[in-house]
Amino acid sequence: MAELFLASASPRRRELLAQIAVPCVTQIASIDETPLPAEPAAVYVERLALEKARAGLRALGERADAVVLGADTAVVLDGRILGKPADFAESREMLLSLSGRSHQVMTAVALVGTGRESSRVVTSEVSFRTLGEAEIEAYWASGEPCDKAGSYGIQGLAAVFVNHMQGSYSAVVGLPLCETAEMLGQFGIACWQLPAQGGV
Ligand SMILES: Cc1cn([C@H]2C[C@H](O)[C@@H](COP(=O)(O)OP(=O)(O)OP(=O)(O)O)O2)c(=O)[nH]c1=O
Repeated sequence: MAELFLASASPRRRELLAQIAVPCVTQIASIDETPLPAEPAAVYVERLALEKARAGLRALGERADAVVLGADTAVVLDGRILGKPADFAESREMLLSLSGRSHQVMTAVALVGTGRESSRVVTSEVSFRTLGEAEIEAYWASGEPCDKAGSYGIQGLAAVFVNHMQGSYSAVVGLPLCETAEMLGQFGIACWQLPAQGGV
């Protein structure tokens, strides 16, 4: 029976797996998250998800019964990757650039076991209403944006910024649950309703 390890420090990803009744153990291994020159956003998030999962498996000593899940989320505006804001100035700049228009959120999920890898990228479209300077300031003061790609959390206070979204809500929060459940099943890890289809 395969055991699932989560190569993520994100509390959102742990909560999302718990939401579909998938038990996991955290196994974080840090990697360099710098984009390669001219690397397209979808390629970047998939590479990072795979690298996080591979680093997690290495840290486990390549345990034969281990499956490691890595994920990465980026907010993408006109092809430009918006990561986490370093400070208020960067957060303000990001939110003003997202104000009154739509952007993509790309989340990659990767599963890595010994001799086996699988990954997928899910892209969602999110639209923001026009944002005001005062609320951007108040939002930063709330502490919510600092550890989130694009400087917002759709699941939190920033819900009031979103006037439309198309795609996978759970992917925007950090993990596309429909796709993740299917991939886990293929690696021998069942969620609440799917029988596992195979082992590692
Ligand atoms: C757009 C958006 C992002 N996010 C979060 C999800 C991710 O945690 C974070 C993007 O950063 P990531 O680098 O994908 O993840 P992380 O550093 O938090 O965790 P780890 O690399 O250890 O797995 O932004 C939200 O919580 N809500 C949102 O609406």
